[in-house]
Amino acid sequence: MSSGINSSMDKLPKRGANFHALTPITFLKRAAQSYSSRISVIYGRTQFTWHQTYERCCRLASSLRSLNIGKNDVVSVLAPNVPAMYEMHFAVPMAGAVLNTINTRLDAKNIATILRHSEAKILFVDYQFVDLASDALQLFSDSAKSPVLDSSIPFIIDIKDLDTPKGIRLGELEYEQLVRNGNPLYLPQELEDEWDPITLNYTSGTTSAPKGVVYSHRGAYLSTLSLILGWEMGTQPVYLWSLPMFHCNGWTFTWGVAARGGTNVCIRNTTAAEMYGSIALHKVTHMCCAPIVFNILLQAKLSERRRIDSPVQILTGGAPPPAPLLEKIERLGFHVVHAYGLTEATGPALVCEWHKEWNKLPGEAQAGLKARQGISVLSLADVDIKDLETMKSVPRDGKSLGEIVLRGNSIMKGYFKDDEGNSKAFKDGWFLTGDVGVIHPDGYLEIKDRSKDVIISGGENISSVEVETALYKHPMVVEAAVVAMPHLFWGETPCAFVVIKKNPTMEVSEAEIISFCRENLSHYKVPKKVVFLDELPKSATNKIQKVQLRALAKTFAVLPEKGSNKKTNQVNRQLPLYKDHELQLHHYQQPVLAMSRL
Ligand SMILES: Nc1ncnc2c1ncn2[C@@H]1O[C@H](COP(=O)(O)OP(=O)(O)OP(=O)(O)O)[C@@H](O)[C@H]1O
Repeated sequence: MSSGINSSMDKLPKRGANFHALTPITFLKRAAQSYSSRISVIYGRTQFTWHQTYERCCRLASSLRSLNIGKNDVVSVLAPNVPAMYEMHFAVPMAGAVLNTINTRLDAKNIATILRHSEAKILFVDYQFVDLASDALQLFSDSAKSPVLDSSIPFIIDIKDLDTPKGIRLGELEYEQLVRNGNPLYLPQELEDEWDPITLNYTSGTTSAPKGVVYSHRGAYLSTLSLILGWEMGTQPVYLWSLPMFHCNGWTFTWGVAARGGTNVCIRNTTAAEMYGSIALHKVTHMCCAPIVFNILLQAKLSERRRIDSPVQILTGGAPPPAPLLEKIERLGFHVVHAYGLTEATGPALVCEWHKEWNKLPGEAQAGLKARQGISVLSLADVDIKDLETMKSVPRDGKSLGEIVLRGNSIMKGYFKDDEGNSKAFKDGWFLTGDVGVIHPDGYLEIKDRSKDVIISGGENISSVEVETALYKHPMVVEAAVVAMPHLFWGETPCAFVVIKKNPTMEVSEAEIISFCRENLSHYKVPKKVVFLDELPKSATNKIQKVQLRALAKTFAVLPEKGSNKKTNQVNRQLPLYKDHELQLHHYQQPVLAMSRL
């Protein structure tokens, strides 16, 4: 009898009516139908409705098809957060192709490498990046002449500024020309399989050479939905593009804002003036950014500041947001939700979902809870912290360290043309993040470090994040980064790099910072050296480049010292220029016996 029921159950087939390939392209069509006359995109004096955005995307997709772009072809773009960049998130996959958004802060050599590796057929270039693109193309064509690297140069299409069309021409065609000449009634290519690629995003290159991460339509669709839910984004948000769209497709909100019938406020630069100005003018409700952007908002001149009348929701991630910084930014009228993610997980993978009862806690305790990375987004099937040797889960005690591992539908398809990278990243049905963390008894995860950033001092692991959090509590510290400094006795010891407030009437010395840390940290975690810098070196995705700081720390004294009492320690305000990935990472992990510490 049960077999009869089973076969009747099995007889129900997938049909066109009940089984459709999952793709975020459907969000755009829906927005065009249901929010047709609502403003979709604002950029300076330019505004479009969802009906217009849809039509512009259809036109662009049809023009791409007439340029012979189709399935699996890579279309690259070098542009800031302008309307063209937004539209391409739909138009390129609507032509069946794969969008590759290139980080505009990369140098020409890195861009040439990406163009070659991705085998891009077309490169769209915003007028602001014409010089950078031509340098990259020059390097590309020099290397293309080599018999080993036989690849053809991508076809160039210019993007002029919509408000003030100007600039030198690099390509033969221009973006608006493609939009104008395209077919407004174009029907998107039927998606054969939701597992087909939609975008190719290169990682930030913080720890190693950038890797090409491929997302599927299915993964992008599910991630978008789960982030909308995880952040509790309601309908018709006014979303400020303070996060680069080239970073994991704007953590999927390129597609997410369409799914909510929202308005995209595009800005070219994330300056305090542009952000506060847009917030006030357009009544922004949501924005995403790395924690470093908090400093831009906090350090804004009085003339740039605007009153925040109703709370602006910020989703932050990409680097650990120190609890003291969270407290400060919330006092300005922003409401922060903290997420953790990586390119390979289609952006955020954990969100620090808030429990109502935490509202009763004092501000500092709330900020401490919010600084934890959180629980998995809904598109993931599981998340855990494991000892990678045994693949056993660590106890949920908030203390035992292990590597954060993820599995689920928002994990990338894999690294493009990188079998070795894929075999290292996936193990026993898990994706290995390379981040070290703990899991608390309530199931919330907290990152303690990147595995490469952990400082091993006298056999003890020191979390650089913990030391940085202590530094951020100092009222004069604006930015802080802690790395391992070689030490003859302890193997490694923390070395702090800090940026302090510009205040001619107040000075702070290395000795003061060290003694402040001694009041807030176990003594073995206290930095042995504090270096004051004008700014910290940042990567193209605005992450602090610890690889450069580590190289600098290597040059410091290795003798155990008693701590300097010099008034200031203004060493090397100009950092040596290291090219990405040219540095040998070295971990000085000599076995050192556990010894009683200071
Ligand atoms: N909320 C967060 N708290 C702490 N760290 C975070 C957070 N969000 C992201 N990160 C860090 O950022 C990393 C992901 O960054 P991304 O994908 O941009 O590339 P990358 O890892 O910096 O570069 P590469 O892989 O090329 O070295 C995570 O693995 C983690 O170390």
